[in-house]
Amino acid sequence: MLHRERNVENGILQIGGAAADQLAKACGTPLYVYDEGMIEARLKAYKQHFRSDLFDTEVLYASKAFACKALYQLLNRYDFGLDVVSGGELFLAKESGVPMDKIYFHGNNKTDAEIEMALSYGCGTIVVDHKMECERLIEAAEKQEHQINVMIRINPGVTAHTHKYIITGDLDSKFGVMMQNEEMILSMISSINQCSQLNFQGFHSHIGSQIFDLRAYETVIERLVKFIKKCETEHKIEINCLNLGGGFGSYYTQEDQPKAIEETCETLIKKCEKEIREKEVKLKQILIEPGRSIVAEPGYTLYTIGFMKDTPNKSFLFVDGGMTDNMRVALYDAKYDCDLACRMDEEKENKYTIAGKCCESGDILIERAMLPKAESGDLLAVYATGAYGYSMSNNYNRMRKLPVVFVKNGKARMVIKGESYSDQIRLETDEEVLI
Ligand SMILES: Cc1ncc(COP(=O)(O)O)c(C=O)c1O
Ligand SMILES: N[C@@H](CCCC[NH3+])C(=O)O
Repeated sequence: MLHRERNVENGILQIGGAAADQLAKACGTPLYVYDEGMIEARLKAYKQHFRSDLFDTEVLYASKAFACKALYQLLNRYDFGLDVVSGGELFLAKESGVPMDKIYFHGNNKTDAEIEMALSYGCGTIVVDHKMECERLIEAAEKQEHQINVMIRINPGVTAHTHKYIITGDLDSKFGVMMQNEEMILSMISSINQCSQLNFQGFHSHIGSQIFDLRAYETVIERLVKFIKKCETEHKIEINCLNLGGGFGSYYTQEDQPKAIEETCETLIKKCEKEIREKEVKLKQILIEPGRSIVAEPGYTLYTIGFMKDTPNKSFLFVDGGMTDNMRVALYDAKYDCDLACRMDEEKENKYTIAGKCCESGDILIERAMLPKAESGDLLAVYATGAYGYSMSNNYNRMRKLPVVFVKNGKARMVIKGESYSDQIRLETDEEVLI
């Protein structure tokens, strides 16, 4: 079992060198807090270890895990590429000064407007998800001048051991073209190559998220390199790039045993080198696109405990947020750890159920939390909420989106303001619709 050491001073949890209670006092709760130095350490680890003498490498950050200008700017400093899946993420990237050649636009149902947007922005690479999108992209590309790289998302048919909602490489996945559907893949490549504005680069695959067993990726590498060899020899198609996707597991509770970034990178690199050497393929570049493993653990959510209530089998602590700021528990039965942030030195002898304030029985954040005897007004820190917390947050019950704070060397800066009630009604209107 793996435990995480927490930084504590005088019984108070420290995040990025700042005391949790000071952060809560300055910004209010509920609040997302990121330890910026911890994000940077992860970025450095990926950059340092995902390297090879045999091929070029690129690490893309998967925006869906958490996106904001401050993070994109940090990614720019570490020379990361970016995976975006919507016009919104693409727009944010542009506004944050992300170089367009660093952007890979994914998604199974890009709208015409998003395709136009990508082309007009000069977005570096579009990852085409299926044949119909390929045809639409060609039509749009032919009407303009920009050159754009294209990759095809392949479903290699590897089922990863993770929650069924976050598997993406199984037989009936909504993502990608099945690798067995060779005829379709070849015809897509041939049509892309006939369009003078499009440059076919290679294949992308992503088999799911929160995956701990790296053998799943090794199988993907074996299958795809074999397929690439076939493309090269039998069909005389040059494949420059292979993107292995993201999905590397993160630590949430002691049940989770993620591999260190160093080990993940080294395993993937070694396997790629072996397969490329043995099969003598000409691949020039290998990419990966982690999200969660960069931002999950550096993120914390601070809540204030409000009312408390005992039922025959449970002792509830109600907090001032809930499934609106963290829907992963209701959606995937995800598990989290927590502490009373100002009572870190006390024995944890009481079992509580931490519930949010939304009008849903399923609005439970932690089913069994061991804590010191809690009181109303205590500050609760939930750990590892940095991935898919803010990005999947919502306004159910007209709850407001929370502010986000980055902390480094004891200094905090607000990078996203909390939503106000008037922000929420700003888009309401009584305009006549002309039809
Ligand atoms: C295409 C693609 N790439 C990368 C990721 C990043 O996954 P994770 O945040 O688990 O690393 C995802 C999400 O599962 C994805 O769908
Ligand atoms: N949102 C999911 C992961 C989905 C990954 C995107 N394909 C999570 O919170 O775990």
